[in-house]
Amino acid sequence: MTDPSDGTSTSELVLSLRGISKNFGAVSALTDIDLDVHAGEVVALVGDNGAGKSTLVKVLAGVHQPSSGTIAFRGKEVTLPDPSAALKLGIATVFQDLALCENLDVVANIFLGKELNPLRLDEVSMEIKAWTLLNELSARIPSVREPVASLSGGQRQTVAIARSLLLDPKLILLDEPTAALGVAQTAEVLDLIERVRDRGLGVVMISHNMEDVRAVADRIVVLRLGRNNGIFYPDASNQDLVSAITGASNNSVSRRAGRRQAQREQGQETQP
Ligand SMILES: Nc1ncnc2c1ncn2[C@@H]1O[C@H](COP(=O)(O)OP(=O)(O)OP(=O)(O)O)[C@@H](O)[C@H]1O
Repeated sequence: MTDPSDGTSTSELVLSLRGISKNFGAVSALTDIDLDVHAGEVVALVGDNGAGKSTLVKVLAGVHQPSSGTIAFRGKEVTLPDPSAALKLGIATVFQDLALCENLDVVANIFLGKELNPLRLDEVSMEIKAWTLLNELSARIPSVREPVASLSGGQRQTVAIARSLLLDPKLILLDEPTAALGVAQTAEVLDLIERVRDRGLGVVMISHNMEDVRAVADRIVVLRLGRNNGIFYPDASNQDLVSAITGASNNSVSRRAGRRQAQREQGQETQP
């Protein structure tokens, strides 16, 4: 839900970071980061290479410990000492490598390590639960008994996202979910992200693709050199976004866009 007066969400604040910094020795990967994510909101995390996006996601996934700052989850200040603590709290992460087992089928991948009864694998119940979950997400998977090796990139991303939903998280972190996908597969994954949002989850999505970001994000948070460098809404101009990402309004990306615009205008003028 969005407050029309200032565009901010009025839903529950799932995550609230204040002043998060992370140093690796002498390298400051993150400095004083603030970030809010509401229930039912997709926040895109964008920034150039080395801006600190992956480091921030790893802090939230419990992989890295922040050097300073506070993390509040559903209104309570928390620490995330390891990935299992983050998962237990309700923060699920889908990393770029997806960590799927190629030779296992979709059901086995969804339940990997979370088998309903590890002592006596209850294949039927797990298959039904996997189907139900994929159907709720309107996912297009031909068969849950298909090995993951035979699935497309978009379908693999779908399986990885479905797996992350198994423990009923409140926040899901997606690291470049559409990287290396074709047009149709990208559209399917973006639809899936919308359905995850519709389930009331907060979604943080890292992306380098501004088209995907505009298509699905409710807010766009820009990081630059490890710092916050602006919050935008999907209707922001490309130039404003690029300036925030690169730190300059006169950069090669906007100069190129300007040249193309001028060429188009010139073409229109010369038309009879
Ligand atoms: N384990 C580490 N040890 C030392 N420095 C690190 C480590 N991880 C990240 N960094 C540094 O922190 C900074 C931020 O890196 P990070 O990978 O978070 O950026 P990013 O925005 O995700 O970049 P990309 O889009 O290229 O993935 C970089 O200067 C990087 O070299």
